[in-house]
This record gives sequence, structure tokens and C-alpha cells, in this order.
Amino acid sequence: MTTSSMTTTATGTTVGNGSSLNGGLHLNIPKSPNGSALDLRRGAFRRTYSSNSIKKKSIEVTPSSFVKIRLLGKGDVGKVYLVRQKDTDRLYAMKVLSKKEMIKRNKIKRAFAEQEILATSNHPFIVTLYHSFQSEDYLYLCMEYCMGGEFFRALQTRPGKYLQEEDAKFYAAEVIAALEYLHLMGFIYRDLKPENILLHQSGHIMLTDFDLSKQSSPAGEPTVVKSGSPSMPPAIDTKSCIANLRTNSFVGTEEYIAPEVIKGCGHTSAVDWWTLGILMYEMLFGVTPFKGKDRNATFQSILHTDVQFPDHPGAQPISSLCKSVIRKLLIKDDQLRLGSKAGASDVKSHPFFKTTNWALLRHLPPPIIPQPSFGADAINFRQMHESVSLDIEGEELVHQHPGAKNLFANFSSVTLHHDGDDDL
Ligand SMILES: Nc1ncnc2c1ncn2[C@@H]1O[C@H](COP(=O)(O)OP(=O)(O)OP(=O)(O)O)[C@@H](O)[C@H]1O
Repeated sequence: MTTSSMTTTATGTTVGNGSSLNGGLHLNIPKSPNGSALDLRRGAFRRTYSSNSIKKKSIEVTPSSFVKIRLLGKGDVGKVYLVRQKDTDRLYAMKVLSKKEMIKRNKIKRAFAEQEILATSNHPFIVTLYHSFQSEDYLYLCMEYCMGGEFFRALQTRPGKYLQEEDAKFYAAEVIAALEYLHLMGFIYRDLKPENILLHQSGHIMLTDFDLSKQSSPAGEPTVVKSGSPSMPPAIDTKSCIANLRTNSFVGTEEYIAPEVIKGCGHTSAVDWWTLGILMYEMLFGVTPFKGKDRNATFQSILHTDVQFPDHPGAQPISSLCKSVIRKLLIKDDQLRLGSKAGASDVKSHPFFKTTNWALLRHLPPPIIPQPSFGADAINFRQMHESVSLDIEGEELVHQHPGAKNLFANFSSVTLHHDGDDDL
């Protein structure tokens, strides 16, 4: 699909004549703390965020271009490693998917979907893909390394395992911006949960794990809707981009599954607004709202119980606007749910987010700043591990499944150049 001709620099400055994901505002370039305009010559500030700024090139790397540093995480059919590219010394997160496991578990389509979404997305809150390629036995997705790890872990380390309302609002706003972009691109995310939100070194969030996402093809054209309030500019209707996509597959994580998914009567992008409601609740109270003693009890509660807010002594008190937005996101009927009319614009214009500066989200100081670790001192780490470095493929070798070659023939092997990266 074509996105608008808008280009947003990493400073959040909007140039061009399209409508902005940040609300259509054209902004002044923010000043640095000493008052001077931020240095746009530095690559970090020249990076642009529009699909047009990604250039696909034929693949420039192979598995042996990388050295494995450590395991970052494990999924169903693959592992994610922190790796270093030998000739540039840059660190990446490399997802290595076993073809054999994918065939066994019938997950080939999911890997293709994930590659497609990552390769076409270019947004500050969505993990960046740099290379995708394959060997006889594996598919590789080489992504930006999020040094802060899983948001879920960060949440676990907070006193009481929950966040203050203002902090939860900050993360919710970043998630909404990412979902808005995905919906504009014609994707439903379907797997929002704290484990799939990573923290960038800066403390801003990055969505990852797109293997459950679904694309409407072709994506619909976004339309403009009048906002409810005279003080708000017209907004983009992201719902129209996926209006033709209704899917029946039963996916998601138990406590985050929307009622329409349990019922199996087809679901739309409204599932992402439901999961946002669960996520906000979990950020604020450290538990999800419908958890039962077993899966069946959880599903019954999702289908039939209204959301309750803890009122026992010691429970975090939250504002009535916050309760209101969560209640509206957790409306069982997906056609009445907040977000079901005009998508993200509905959610963004709820009074709870009145104080949110959508245009400058990525310049606001995040509530949690990850402590520098491997990512920050890559050179030292590299020297430490040089003697035990292994090519990724060397350690992972298994026999190729018969016929695997054809099944994966269409997996794109590409290197993606993002404007501004050359200077990084
Ligand atoms: N870009 C990244 N930077 C840092 N860590 C990452 C990155 N991507 C993934 N991880 C880590 O690896 C874990 C597994 O990644 P991911 O969920 O994408 O894998 P998966 O195989 O698709 O898992 P699932 O079975 O849940 O679909 C994440 O939860 C996270 O801890």
C-alpha cells in the first residue's frame, strides 16, 4: 500500500504534505538542552520514518557475517540471539527460525507474515528489520537490538509490579501510536502483551513478534474523520484500512484473548483495542482483569464478567477517566468497543489522553530507562568473547527436512537500508 508522503524525522518533526500519524501537526524542530537546534547532521536525527525511506537491496550478508554473543529469548520455533556483525561491529537481535520446526508445527505462513510486516514497517515504536535471509535449515531475521529487554520484566521489577497512572498512560500512548501505524498499513497485530513489548535503550517501547499478525490485502485507503471536539483537528480513520479483514483463527494469549476470538465468529482490528485495555489494566494493577483458576474460567470471565477495579486497601487508586477508557476498551461487543468506529483516532480522543502530546511522544522522557549493559559497551564485550565466538549456523545445524527448499523458496532475502542509517 502507499502511505502518505509524510516523512517524520527522528526528532518528530513532520515535513512533507501528507497527514501525520502524530495528528497532522507540522512542528518546529525541538531545541537541545543548551537551546541550540538539534544537530540534524548526525545520522541519529536524520533517520526518516516513512515506508518510502526503506530501500530494499539484494542480500548483503550470510549467517557467517555474524558472531553470536548470547541468547536473548526463545520462542516456539526459534531463538533470538544478540549478535555482532563482524565487519561493522554493530549489535543486532537475530531471530533464527528452524525450518524443520516450522514444518512440524505448521508455522511457515507465520514466518512469512512476520518478515513481510517487519520489512514494510518503519516506525519508531516497531522493531526495525535490517536483513532477512535463509540457509538450508534456518530463516534469519536480523533486527534492531532492544537493550532494555522485555517490558514485562521491567514491570516485574517495579514495587508492587505495577506502574503509576501517568507512567501507564505514557506506555499506552506509545502502543496506540504503533497500533495506529500497523492498522494504517493494513495489519492487525493480535498479540499485544507485555512480553511482546521491548524497551529500547532510550526507554521507549518497541513492538516485536509479528508472527500472529494478519494483513488485509490489499490494505484499504485511510479516510479522514471529523473529530468529536471542535478543538481537535480532523483525524485519520485507521479502521477503514482493515475494514475488509475479518479473520477466524483462534490466536493470542489466554488472558489477553478478546471475546469475539473465543466465540470464533470472526474478528477485526478491534481485537487490538481489547488487548490494549487488558495491557493498561495489567500495567496499573500487576494482574489481568479476567484471570480465572483455569483456562475455561478465564474464558467464561472474558465473555460474561464486567471489568472490576480493585478497591481493597493498598490497591492503587486510579482516576475515573482511566477507568472509563479501560471500560470502553473492554466492551465485549466489538462493534461498540472504543476504536471500533474510526480506529486509533477514537482511542486518542478519549479525555484520558487529553494531556498526551502525541506529536512529541518519542521526545518525552520515558518512565523507565534501561541500565546500560551489553549494548552500551559492545566493544569491550566483543573483546571478551572473541575467543569463543561461533558462527550462528555452526551451532544450529540440523538436517534439512525433505521438500523444505521449495516451501521456503519465496522467503525474501533482503537487506533493508533506512534513510540516515549510513551515518549511524
Ligand atoms: N529485537 C530484540 N531485542 C532484544 N530482545 C529481543 C528482540 N527480539 C526478541 N527478543 C527476545 O527474544 C524473545 C523471543 O522473541 P519473539 O517473541 O519475537 O520470538 P518468537 O519465536 O516469535 O516467540 P513466540 O513463540 O512467542 O512467537 C523476546 O521475548 C525477547 O525477550
